[in-house]
Amino acid sequence: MVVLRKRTQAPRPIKSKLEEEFVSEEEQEEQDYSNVCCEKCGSGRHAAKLLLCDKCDRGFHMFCLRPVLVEVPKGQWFCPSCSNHKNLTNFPLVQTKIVDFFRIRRCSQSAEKFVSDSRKKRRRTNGLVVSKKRRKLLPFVPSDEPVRRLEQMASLATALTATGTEFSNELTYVAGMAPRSANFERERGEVVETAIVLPKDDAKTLGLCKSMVEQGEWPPLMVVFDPREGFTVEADRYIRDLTIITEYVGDVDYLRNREHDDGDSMMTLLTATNPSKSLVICPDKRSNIARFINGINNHTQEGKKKQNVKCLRFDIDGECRVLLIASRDIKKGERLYYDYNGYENEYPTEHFV
Ligand SMILES: C[S@@+](CC[C@H](N)C(=O)[O-])C[C@H]1O[C@@H](n2cnc3c(N)ncnc32)[C@H](O)[C@@H]1O
Repeated sequence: MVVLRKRTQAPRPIKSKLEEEFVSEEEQEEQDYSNVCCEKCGSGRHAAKLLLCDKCDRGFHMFCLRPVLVEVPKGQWFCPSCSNHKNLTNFPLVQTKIVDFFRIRRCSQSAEKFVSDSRKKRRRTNGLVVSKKRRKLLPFVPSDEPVRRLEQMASLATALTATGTEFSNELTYVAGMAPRSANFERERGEVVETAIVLPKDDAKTLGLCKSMVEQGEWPPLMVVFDPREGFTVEADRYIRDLTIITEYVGDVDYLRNREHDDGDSMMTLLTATNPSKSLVICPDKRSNIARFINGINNHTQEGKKKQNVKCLRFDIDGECRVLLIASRDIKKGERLYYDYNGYENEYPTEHFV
């Protein structure tokens, strides 16, 4: 793959015959490709972001591709026509064996029951005492119809299958990456942003959400495919502010092992004063719906207005974890978006829709 990085609009200087014979290989390559324009927008500007297809040699700006490509791919890259990337017209593709795909266990404790039980408890204990209320996290409320829940699960199964990812709903510690202890045995002062300890009630609510997923009581979310945004997630019923949407999961690794990774879904888990101890979540092999939730464009007011989910780090029983939580009431059919740059300003979102 050739990435045109230093192409300028200035006319090429005329070379002497002798000079022409000694054109370096690199220069030759730049000359050969100097007339390449982007197939989408027709412009040859922004050469550093103009990728050439390894099969047909046609050019494409990374930001003109749909979905936008944020990193120059390592190794070979094929344009949309050469990669045989089929638009997912029959979405979702996978409707069968959902129970096996997500390793669902059958037995039931519904979220509504949990919410009404905890409301009853609160009413009983509040009495006349006026206490300053902390706003508690809420468990997601699954859709009522089992068939609809199956469709939601099928949509996620489709997206996971299309991206070659296995379903997992927990952080995973895999041999050869960061050990579990790296996320547990953190010393004071070692971590730059200390995660807030998740209050006991909220930890219980998170536990309930996890067990609901295990039993097929699915969050009311549908993965859809958008030609401009790629896979993206929509609310499939009204979701109240402060509802737990999902935990961000995947393999935990040291950031230093992933610095040259071209994945676009890596999430910061821990930023340590000693950079060699910083951790990231990598959802490319194992993950859940979190990796399909799209980001806001941080560079426009319109983009910022779309945000309806926030991404928070918590200390839960000594382990740092990342949760995605509704940051306002979300209507049925609304797409979910959060700020990819909530903690750092590293994610290039200027070409996001
Ligand atoms: C964490 S992934 C989200 C899921 C992704 N859309 C997919 O199809 O797998 C991040 C990538 O999604 C795309 N993306 C996320 N938010 C977007 C937005 N608002 N507009 C366009 N593309 C977006 C970009 O390609 C980005 O690199």
